[in-house]
Amino acid sequence: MAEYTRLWNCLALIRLRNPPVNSISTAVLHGIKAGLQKALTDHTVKAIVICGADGKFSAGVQVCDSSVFYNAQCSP
Ligand SMILES: CCC/C=C/C(=O)SCCNC(=O)CCNC(=O)[C@H](O)C(C)(C)COP(=O)([O-])OP(=O)([O-])OC[C@H]1O[C@@H](n2cnc3c(N)ncnc32)[C@H](O)[C@@H]1OP(=O)([O-])[O-]
Repeated sequence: MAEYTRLWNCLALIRLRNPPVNSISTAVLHGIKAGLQKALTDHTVKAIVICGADGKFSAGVQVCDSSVFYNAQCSP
């Protein structure tokens, strides 16, 4: 999943959370998209920070989740 948090001032945070290495699954991809949509509809947000939970950013695409390739390439 990806958690959206409205931070102080003009910042929004999207935190990737998919243990153990915050890989990008279809669910994480949808969470990122939902977070970006929230940030874009909040006109006070001027910058979006994307980070990973538990001190790691991300190991990239989640191996064994072939649908993530389709979603990454085909979703608007
Ligand atoms: C269209 C999209 C194009 C995308 C392109 C890309 O993403 S390019 C980038 C492509 N990505 C890469 O090239 C990164 C490949 N991964 C790495 O280089 C290393 O695993 C590491 C540096 C992230 C962590 O090293 P470390 O020595 O600290 O730990 P460790 O190695 O022992 O792994 C711990 C656990 O994590 C698991 N796991 C790891 N990666 C993935 C994953 N992607 N997915 C799922 N799981 C993953 C691993 O199986 C293991 O699980 P277990 O056995 O405990 O159940």
